[in-house]
Amino acid sequence: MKKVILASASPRRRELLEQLIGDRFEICASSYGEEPLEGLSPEELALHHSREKARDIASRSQESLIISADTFVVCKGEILGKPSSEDNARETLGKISGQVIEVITGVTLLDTGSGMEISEHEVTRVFIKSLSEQEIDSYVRTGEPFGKAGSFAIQGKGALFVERIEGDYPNVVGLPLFRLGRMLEKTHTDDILWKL
Ligand SMILES: Cc1cn([C@H]2C[C@H](O)[C@@H](COP(=O)(O)OP(=O)(O)OP(=O)(O)O)O2)c(=O)[nH]c1=O
Repeated sequence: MKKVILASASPRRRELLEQLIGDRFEICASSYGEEPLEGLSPEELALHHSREKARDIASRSQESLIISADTFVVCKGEILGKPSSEDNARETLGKISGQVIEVITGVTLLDTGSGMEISEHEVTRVFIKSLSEQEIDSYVRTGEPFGKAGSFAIQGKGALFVERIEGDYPNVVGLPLFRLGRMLEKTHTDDILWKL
């Protein structure tokens, strides 16, 4: 079976991929820096970043199927990534308070053997309740916002802030499993799902 590499340092992505293929993959974190780029829509940016993460790993890997992703939050047209400091996390949580935000993940599949590369994106709408300053302060003190796009984690205490979602749940956590499955089918690489 083809070697599978998850091009990610995210423990959430590792757990989500494990849900589909157990431990039959390697992890290789990309060193690609996710800089904001002028002139790209949020969807295009998510695709671009995920593609660059996959290509970075492809450039130093033997024959393998590389899976990469990039997730961020869009709130009133503004792209919100991972917080850079406690103040920044507080500011971000203030922005998303009481808003319907979009969590966008770009996913890339790259087969270094055949040269096949596809990228797709998934959007989930997340309804955030109004947050008091005290809630924001207490939440930031838990440390949970760090390393999370939009400064919250739906799979953690951040669930207390999410009234409901419209769309795919794993997408919010960092890897849209349904879409990934369809991408594997489409590219005839879905044998990795069923060969035990
Ligand atoms: C909105 C949200 C994001 N996140 C996480 C998923 C991603 O790990 C992170 C977004 O950052 P990313 O830059 O997409 O990923 P990463 O830096 O963690 O890992 P890598 O680039 O190596 O793949 O936010 C949650 O865990 N829960 C949430 O509810």
